[in-house]
Amino acid sequence: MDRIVEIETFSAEEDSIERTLRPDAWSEYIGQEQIKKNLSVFIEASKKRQEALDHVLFYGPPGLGKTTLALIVANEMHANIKVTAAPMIEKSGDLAALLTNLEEGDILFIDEIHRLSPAVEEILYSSMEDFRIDIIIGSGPAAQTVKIDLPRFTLIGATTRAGMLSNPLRDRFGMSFRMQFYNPIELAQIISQASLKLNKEILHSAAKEIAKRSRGTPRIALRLLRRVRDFAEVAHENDIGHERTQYALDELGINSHGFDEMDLRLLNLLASANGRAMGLSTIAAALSEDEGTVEDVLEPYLIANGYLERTAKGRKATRNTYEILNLSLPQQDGSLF
Ligand SMILES: Nc1ncnc2c1ncn2[C@@H]1O[C@H](COP(=O)(O)OP(=O)(O)OP(=O)(O)O)[C@@H](O)[C@H]1O
Repeated sequence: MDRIVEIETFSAEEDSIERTLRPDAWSEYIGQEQIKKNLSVFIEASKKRQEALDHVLFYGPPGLGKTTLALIVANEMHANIKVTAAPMIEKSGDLAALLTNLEEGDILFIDEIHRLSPAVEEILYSSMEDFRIDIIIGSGPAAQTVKIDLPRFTLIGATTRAGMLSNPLRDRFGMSFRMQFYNPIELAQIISQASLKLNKEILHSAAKEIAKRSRGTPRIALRLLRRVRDFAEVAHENDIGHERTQYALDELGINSHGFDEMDLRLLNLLASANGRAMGLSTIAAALSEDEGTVEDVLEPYLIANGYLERTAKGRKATRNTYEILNLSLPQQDGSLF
């Protein structure tokens, strides 16, 4: 079954709806106040100096608005932006083609930047630092290195895994920002703003109910909003009310903490270890998920809210985990919590 709180996979239709809901100005971009504040200063300063903005890295769990921020930065800088993702840049030549097509002040956005191959990364270093790339033409003794100067551009990188970036790459970003989960008030604002764009009125209490169950993530909030809207439309209701929302969310299997079936399976698994830590590979195998999904998608929200702890020995349930699952705390070691 598809997770309703699944963050990464989309149908083409969902993708295009998501694009229409995307804010394109600071005023519509809710939350992440510290990032907005700092970025506005740096944008203002580089506009004053008439220089390209320094390279920027956004990192944090999926669906928190990294791509949206990159597009807003481009808007604010009045710059062209080229959007790509690391898996699309397979060979050094692919990156060279992208870079040589940039113009002065352009922004290149690379999503999932931790997935670049080492050979491609190496080209990126010199282009970020010296605005120059060396391309090898031909092979064997006849091979020649050609140096190509690049226009001053800004690289915006986004990653769910800052820890997987190599140090040289990380060091070449002049600014890096860690995205935070959104609180329910911010999410309710995002939901109300999006429902206006979808031409469907939503009651404040209904927006709050969706917000509470969205794992702190705008993409999930917007996805739930669309599903709740479906329930309201089928029931011939003009507005999205509180009761219909509660009913729809229950039907979708999302509990009042925003946990879905997969979260609950993970929490139950950890609780079954009776206070001992469990390795990532064991967890992934038990859930039939890959380790990356467990680490990037499932865990961050649970950790941020105190339902899972990462230790040197592996992952552990916390006191909150037992409480939320209505289980008694493990007996054998009272000092565990
Ligand atoms: N701060 C925000 N205010 C309003 N809407 C937001 C905000 N952040 C994200 N959104 C909405 O959430 C959706 C997902 O955001 P976005 O695609 O930018 O996330 P992302 O972090 O780039 O995800 P990924 O890492 O999977 O690429 C977008 O459609 C956007 O409309």
